[in-house]
Amino acid sequence: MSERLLVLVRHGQSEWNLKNLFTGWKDPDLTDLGVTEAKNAGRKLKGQGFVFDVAFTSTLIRAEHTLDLVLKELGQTGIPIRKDQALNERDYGDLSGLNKDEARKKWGDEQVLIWRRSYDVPPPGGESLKDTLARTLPYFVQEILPCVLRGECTLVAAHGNSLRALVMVLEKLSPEQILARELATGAPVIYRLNADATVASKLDLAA
Ligand SMILES: O=C(O)[C@@H](CO)OP(=O)(O)O
Repeated sequence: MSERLLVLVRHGQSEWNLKNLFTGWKDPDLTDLGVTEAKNAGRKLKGQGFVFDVAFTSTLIRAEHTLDLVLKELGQTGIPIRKDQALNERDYGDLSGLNKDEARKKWGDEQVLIWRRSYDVPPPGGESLKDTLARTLPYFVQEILPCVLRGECTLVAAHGNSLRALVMVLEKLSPEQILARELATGAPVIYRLNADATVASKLDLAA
Protein backbone atom coordinates (compact mmCIF):
# COMPACT_ATOMS: atom_id res chain seq x y z
CA MET A 1 0.00 0.00 0.00
CA SER A 2 1.44 3.35 -1.00
CA GLU A 3 1.33 6.27 1.39
CA ARG A 4 -1.79 8.35 1.92
CA LEU A 5 -0.52 11.83 1.16
CA LEU A 6 -2.53 15.04 1.08
CA VAL A 7 -0.96 18.43 0.36
CA LEU A 8 -2.89 21.66 0.95
CA VAL A 9 -1.58 24.90 -0.51
CA ARG A 10 -3.07 28.36 -0.22
CA HIS A 11 -2.79 30.44 -3.41
CA GLY A 12 0.06 32.94 -3.73
CA GLN A 13 -0.49 36.62 -2.98
CA SER A 14 -3.43 37.99 -5.01
CA GLU A 15 -3.90 41.53 -6.32
CA TRP A 16 -6.50 42.10 -3.61
CA ASN A 17 -4.28 40.63 -0.86
CA LEU A 18 -1.76 43.29 -1.91
CA LYS A 19 -4.40 46.03 -1.86
CA ASN A 20 -5.66 44.76 1.53
CA LEU A 21 -9.22 44.23 0.27
CA PHE A 22 -11.72 41.61 1.46
CA THR A 23 -11.87 39.19 -1.46
CA GLY A 24 -14.08 36.17 -0.87
CA TRP A 25 -15.70 35.07 -4.16
CA LYS A 26 -14.27 38.04 -6.11
CA ASP A 27 -11.78 36.87 -8.67
CA PRO A 28 -8.46 38.78 -8.77
CA ASP A 29 -5.37 37.09 -10.22
CA LEU A 30 -1.96 36.65 -8.57
CA THR A 31 0.55 39.49 -8.19
CA ASP A 32 4.15 39.03 -9.36
CA LEU A 33 4.99 38.06 -5.76
CA GLY A 34 2.09 35.60 -5.80
CA VAL A 35 3.48 33.99 -8.97
CA THR A 36 6.88 33.70 -7.29
CA GLU A 37 5.31 32.20 -4.14
CA ALA A 38 3.44 29.62 -6.22
CA LYS A 39 6.60 28.66 -8.12
CA ASN A 40 8.47 28.39 -4.82
CA ALA A 41 5.75 26.08 -3.48
CA GLY A 42 6.27 23.85 -6.53
CA ARG A 43 10.03 23.91 -6.02
CA LYS A 44 9.66 22.95 -2.34
CA LEU A 45 7.37 20.04 -3.22
CA LYS A 46 9.79 18.93 -5.93
CA GLY A 47 12.54 19.03 -3.29
CA GLN A 48 10.43 16.68 -1.17
CA GLY A 49 10.13 14.28 -4.12
CA PHE A 50 6.38 14.60 -4.61
CA VAL A 51 4.78 12.89 -7.60
CA PHE A 52 1.08 13.81 -7.61
CA ASP A 53 -1.69 11.60 -9.04
CA VAL A 54 -4.54 14.11 -8.84
CA ALA A 55 -5.11 17.78 -8.00
CA PHE A 56 -8.13 19.74 -6.80
CA THR A 57 -8.76 23.46 -6.92
CA SER A 58 -11.53 26.05 -6.69
CA THR A 59 -13.14 27.89 -9.59
CA LEU A 60 -11.31 31.12 -8.69
CA ILE A 61 -8.37 32.24 -10.84
CA ARG A 62 -5.89 32.83 -7.99
CA ALA A 63 -6.12 29.20 -6.88
CA GLU A 64 -6.21 27.76 -10.43
CA HIS A 65 -3.21 29.86 -11.45
CA THR A 66 -1.31 28.77 -8.32
CA LEU A 67 -2.02 25.12 -9.11
CA ASP A 68 -0.82 25.56 -12.72
CA LEU A 69 2.42 27.15 -11.55
CA VAL A 70 3.04 24.49 -8.90
CA LEU A 71 2.47 21.68 -11.40
CA LYS A 72 4.67 23.36 -14.04
CA GLU A 73 7.47 23.67 -11.50
CA LEU A 74 7.05 19.97 -10.67
CA GLY A 75 6.86 18.98 -14.36
CA GLN A 76 3.52 17.28 -13.63
CA THR A 77 1.01 19.29 -15.67
CA GLY A 78 -0.56 16.15 -17.19
CA ILE A 79 -2.33 14.91 -14.06
CA PRO A 80 -6.15 15.08 -13.67
CA ILE A 81 -7.30 18.44 -12.27
CA ARG A 82 -10.72 18.74 -10.66
CA LYS A 83 -12.21 22.21 -10.10
CA ASP A 84 -15.17 22.85 -7.84
CA GLN A 85 -16.88 25.84 -6.22
CA ALA A 86 -16.97 23.85 -2.98
CA LEU A 87 -13.32 24.83 -2.54
CA ASN A 88 -13.92 28.55 -3.23
CA GLU A 89 -12.96 31.10 -0.59
CA ARG A 90 -15.44 31.94 2.17
CA ASP A 91 -17.97 34.41 0.72
CA TYR A 92 -17.28 37.76 2.40
CA GLY A 93 -20.73 39.11 1.50
CA ASP A 94 -21.08 42.88 1.89
CA LEU A 95 -17.44 43.22 2.99
CA SER A 96 -16.17 42.01 -0.42
CA GLY A 97 -14.10 44.75 -2.05
CA LEU A 98 -13.79 46.86 1.13
CA ASN A 99 -10.40 47.76 2.56
CA LYS A 100 -9.60 45.79 5.76
CA ASP A 101 -8.08 48.83 7.56
CA GLU A 102 -11.06 51.02 6.59
CA ALA A 103 -13.37 48.30 7.94
CA ARG A 104 -11.48 48.29 11.27
CA LYS A 105 -11.88 52.09 11.49
CA LYS A 106 -15.60 51.80 10.77
CA TRP A 107 -16.58 48.77 12.87
CA GLY A 108 -13.65 48.41 15.31
CA ASP A 109 -10.78 45.89 15.52
CA GLU A 110 -12.69 43.35 17.58
CA GLN A 111 -15.75 43.15 15.30
CA VAL A 112 -13.58 42.83 12.20
CA LEU A 113 -11.49 40.10 13.86
CA ILE A 114 -14.70 38.23 14.74
CA TRP A 115 -15.89 38.45 11.12
CA ARG A 116 -12.49 37.37 9.80
CA ARG A 117 -11.50 34.61 12.19
CA SER A 118 -14.39 33.43 14.38
CA TYR A 119 -15.97 30.06 13.68
CA ASP A 120 -19.65 30.86 13.55
CA VAL A 121 -20.20 34.63 13.14
CA PRO A 122 -20.80 35.46 9.46
CA PRO A 123 -19.83 38.84 8.00
CA PRO A 124 -22.94 40.76 6.82
CA GLY A 125 -24.47 38.88 3.88
CA GLY A 126 -21.60 36.37 3.81
CA GLU A 127 -20.46 33.00 5.16
CA SER A 128 -19.02 32.17 8.57
CA LEU A 129 -16.25 29.60 8.68
CA LYS A 130 -18.94 27.16 9.82
CA ASP A 131 -20.96 27.89 6.65
CA THR A 132 -17.82 27.45 4.56
CA LEU A 133 -17.12 24.14 6.28
CA ALA A 134 -20.67 23.00 5.51
CA ARG A 135 -19.84 23.07 1.77
CA THR A 136 -16.12 22.18 1.79
CA LEU A 137 -16.41 19.17 4.10
CA PRO A 138 -18.91 17.11 2.04
CA TYR A 139 -16.77 17.70 -1.06
CA PHE A 140 -13.64 16.75 0.86
CA VAL A 141 -15.21 13.57 2.23
CA GLN A 142 -16.87 12.49 -1.02
CA GLU A 143 -14.30 13.53 -3.63
CA ILE A 144 -10.88 14.27 -2.14
CA LEU A 145 -10.50 11.85 0.77
CA PRO A 146 -11.27 8.70 -1.28
CA CYS A 147 -8.34 9.57 -3.58
CA VAL A 148 -6.00 9.96 -0.60
CA LEU A 149 -7.20 6.75 1.03
CA ARG A 150 -6.71 4.85 -2.26
CA GLY A 151 -3.06 5.89 -2.07
CA GLU A 152 -3.24 8.63 -4.71
CA CYS A 153 -0.88 11.47 -3.91
CA THR A 154 -3.31 14.40 -3.75
CA LEU A 155 -2.76 18.15 -4.06
CA VAL A 156 -5.37 20.78 -3.13
CA ALA A 157 -4.80 24.43 -4.13
CA ALA A 158 -7.41 26.67 -2.53
CA HIS A 159 -7.92 29.59 -0.16
CA GLY A 160 -7.13 30.83 3.34
CA ASN A 161 -10.56 30.13 4.78
CA SER A 162 -11.73 27.18 2.66
CA LEU A 163 -8.49 25.48 3.72
CA ARG A 164 -8.79 26.60 7.36
CA ALA A 165 -12.13 24.80 7.39
CA LEU A 166 -10.45 21.57 6.22
CA VAL A 167 -7.50 22.05 8.59
CA MET A 168 -9.98 22.39 11.46
CA VAL A 169 -11.41 18.96 10.68
CA LEU A 170 -8.10 17.25 9.87
CA GLU A 171 -6.37 18.56 12.99
CA LYS A 172 -9.50 18.31 15.17
CA LEU A 173 -9.20 21.97 16.21
CA SER A 174 -11.77 23.67 18.43
CA PRO A 175 -13.52 26.92 17.39
CA GLU A 176 -11.10 28.71 19.78
CA GLN A 177 -8.05 27.05 18.24
CA ILE A 178 -9.05 27.79 14.63
CA LEU A 179 -9.37 31.50 15.49
CA ALA A 180 -5.60 31.78 15.81
CA ARG A 181 -4.73 29.58 12.82
CA GLU A 182 -3.40 31.38 9.72
CA LEU A 183 -2.28 29.81 6.46
CA ALA A 184 0.52 31.65 4.66
CA THR A 185 0.21 32.29 0.93
CA GLY A 186 2.03 29.70 -1.17
CA ALA A 187 3.06 27.57 1.81
CA PRO A 188 2.30 23.85 1.35
CA VAL A 189 1.14 21.79 4.34
CA ILE A 190 1.74 18.06 3.94
CA TYR A 191 -0.45 15.51 5.74
CA ARG A 192 0.22 11.80 5.90
CA LEU A 193 -3.05 10.07 6.82
CA ASN A 194 -3.83 6.78 8.55
CA ALA A 195 -6.28 4.31 6.97
CA ASP A 196 -9.07 5.77 9.14
CA ALA A 197 -8.36 9.26 7.76
CA THR A 198 -6.82 10.54 10.99
CA VAL A 199 -3.56 12.47 10.63
CA ALA A 200 -0.42 10.38 11.12
CA SER A 201 1.97 13.28 10.55
CA LYS A 202 2.03 16.88 9.38
CA LEU A 203 4.78 18.94 7.82
CA ASP A 204 4.30 22.67 7.25
CA LEU A 205 6.70 23.85 4.56
CA ALA A 206 6.21 27.48 5.66
CA ALA A 207 8.05 26.74 8.88
O1 LIG B 1 -10.11 38.52 1.74
C1 LIG B 1 -10.25 37.27 1.80
O2 LIG B 1 -11.03 36.63 1.08
C2 LIG B 1 -9.47 36.51 2.86
C3 LIG B 1 -8.22 35.89 2.35
O3 LIG B 1 -7.35 36.78 1.78
O4 LIG B 1 -9.16 37.42 3.88
P1 LIG B 1 -9.01 37.07 5.41
O5 LIG B 1 -7.55 37.17 5.73
O6 LIG B 1 -9.81 38.12 6.10
O7 LIG B 1 -9.55 35.72 5.67
